[in-house]
Amino acid sequence: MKIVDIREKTIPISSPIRNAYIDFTKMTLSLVAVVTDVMRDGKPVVGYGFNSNGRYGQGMLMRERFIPRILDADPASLVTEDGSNLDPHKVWDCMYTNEKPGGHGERSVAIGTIDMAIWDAVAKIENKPLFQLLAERHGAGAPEKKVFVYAAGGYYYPGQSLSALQDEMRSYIDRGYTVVKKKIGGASLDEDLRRIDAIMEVLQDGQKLCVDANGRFDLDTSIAYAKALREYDLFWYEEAGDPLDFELQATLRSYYDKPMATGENLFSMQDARNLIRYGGMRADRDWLQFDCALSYGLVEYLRTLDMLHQHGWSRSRCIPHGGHQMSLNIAAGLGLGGNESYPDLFQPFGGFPDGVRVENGHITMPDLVGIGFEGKANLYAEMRALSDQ
Ligand SMILES: O=C([O-])CC(=O)C(=O)O
Ligand SMILES: [Mg+2]
Repeated sequence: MKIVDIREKTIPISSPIRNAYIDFTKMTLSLVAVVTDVMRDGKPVVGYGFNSNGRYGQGMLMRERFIPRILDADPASLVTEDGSNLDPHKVWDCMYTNEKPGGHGERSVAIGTIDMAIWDAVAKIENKPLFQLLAERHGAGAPEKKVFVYAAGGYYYPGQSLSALQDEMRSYIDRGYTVVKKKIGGASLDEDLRRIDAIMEVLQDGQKLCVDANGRFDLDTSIAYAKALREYDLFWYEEAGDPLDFELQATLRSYYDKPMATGENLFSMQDARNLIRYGGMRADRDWLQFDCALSYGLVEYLRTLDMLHQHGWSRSRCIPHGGHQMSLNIAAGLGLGGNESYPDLFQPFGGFPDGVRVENGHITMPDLVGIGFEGKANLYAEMRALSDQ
């Protein structure tokens, strides 16, 4: 078998929201279709991928380097021993040819997006859900189809009142979520605390709030927030300082003994390893948010999981950033602690297959072949528009 074409397109996912660092008025992502010569029901098997919000489309890098490397390679060098399917590790090695180490940034997004499409194709060719394939190849054998999900929102909207923020959070709770997230650091500490207090009024027993500073704070500000936030029973305090400021993260634990989370802006196993080595993260309570779609894909994420294991971390401490179905499959197949979800944002790319409901903070994976994109009508319409053109 072989790959016959790889198509990509940059698609806007703009909205008027902002976090402590950026607004999303010009946000885009890359959508990718990997077309194979394997036929199913009279049609070629196509794998799809896209990158999560926050890092923009990466079409230029794909067009100039990664897609030509794959299409120019000997097809036999990209497939399994028996030639019946793609080997994602071989495709990854091909994409990474002549790339120097370090400086992990935009190219990790380009490769991660193509890697997602490769895994979708691989599972489709095996005629299985990706979570099933992952459980068999790299997990416990059987998947855990129930996955914890939390509702990410609470962005700063122009002119949003406290009661509108409460309504937003109530709507997530009404849809079955038990953990919700809001942004901090885009307003003064006093105003952020008023926003947190307003949400606390809405939450009942067993329901919790995460707060996310998006890497905005210097050390003093992160400590000032830590002192204020430790008076609450938060689910986590996320990305207080710059993603690569491991000393800040390590210092913060002296001021905040409750759960913290970070890692969504670390884009390689090596960067993740530095967080684990030097960031003072605690394996008994903290959360790791590495997002494969931004960080060289699942091939690299498997290396990150191995690294975590070597450092005594359980996979169940990982709740990836990004709210996409790829990480849902990884969570179900490899036993992660759950996945992010953006119930109302970044559509149609966020969310679950149609008909999947959140119950008591969990969803149950449907038995869809591949990643499951075909089960989400508005998303699949975008994908078909790319692969059928
Ligand atoms: O606002 C963003 O860039 C997304 C984010 O941090 C998250 O989902 O945790
Ligand atoms: Mg975040």
